[in-house]
Amino acid sequence: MRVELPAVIALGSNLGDREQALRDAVRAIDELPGVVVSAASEIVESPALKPDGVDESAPSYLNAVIAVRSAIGPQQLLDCLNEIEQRLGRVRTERWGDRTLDLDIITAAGPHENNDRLTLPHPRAWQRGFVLVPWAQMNPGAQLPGHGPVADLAAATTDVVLPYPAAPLMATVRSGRPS
Ligand SMILES: Nc1ncnc2c1ncn2[C@@H]1O[C@H](COP(=O)(O)OP(=O)(O)OP(=O)(O)O)[C@@H](O)[C@H]1O
Ligand SMILES: Nc1nc2c(c(=O)[nH]1)N=C(CO)CN2
Repeated sequence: MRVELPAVIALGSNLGDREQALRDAVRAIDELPGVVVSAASEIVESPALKPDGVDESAPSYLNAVIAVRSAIGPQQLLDCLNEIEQRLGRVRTERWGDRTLDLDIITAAGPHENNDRLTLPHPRAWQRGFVLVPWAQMNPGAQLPGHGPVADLAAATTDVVLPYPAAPLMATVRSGRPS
């Protein structure tokens, strides 16, 4: 199988064992047929953003970004990510509500139509420090189509995004993959 379509996926968790949820998700994505995780950002921590603004009373999020190369197109990739969210115990209640795991596609190559089920690039990525900061750290040369260099967007954000000391996410997949 040819594994060549690049995509960037954002991961978030603000309930339960947040770090383990991110690690389980990265491993599950790497185990998808035809999908290989090629890079991962450091884990960052940020206060929960709700539709009315930052909610300091809600549990804070751990976030990270990964790069994958995929033999499947964007819509099929999203279906797989939704299945992983369900399998790893996501409970979906309110919009932008607390969750054990959230997986969003930020950019993805390959044919697709923009609609409610899948919009690319992710329409809110450009204004989210918890996406931009780890993405720029993972790939300082990254571009967000329509918005420019991710490093510039990350440098301009006023969002609070803090380093979270943890072992590299890539260790989670490398250890499980035959050499
Ligand atoms: N690029 C995308 N990545 C993930 N989901 C998307 C994307 N574009 C559209 N969607 C759709 O958005 C719907 C709502 O997703 P979800 O409940 O995860 O939203 P959210 O994470 O609360 O908010 P946000 O989309 O602002 O991050 C999903 O059913 C999915 O089909
Ligand atoms: N800090 C932070 N806030 C959020 C996040 C997230 O991943 N991190 N995801 C949301 C819906 O996708 C809503 N708010």
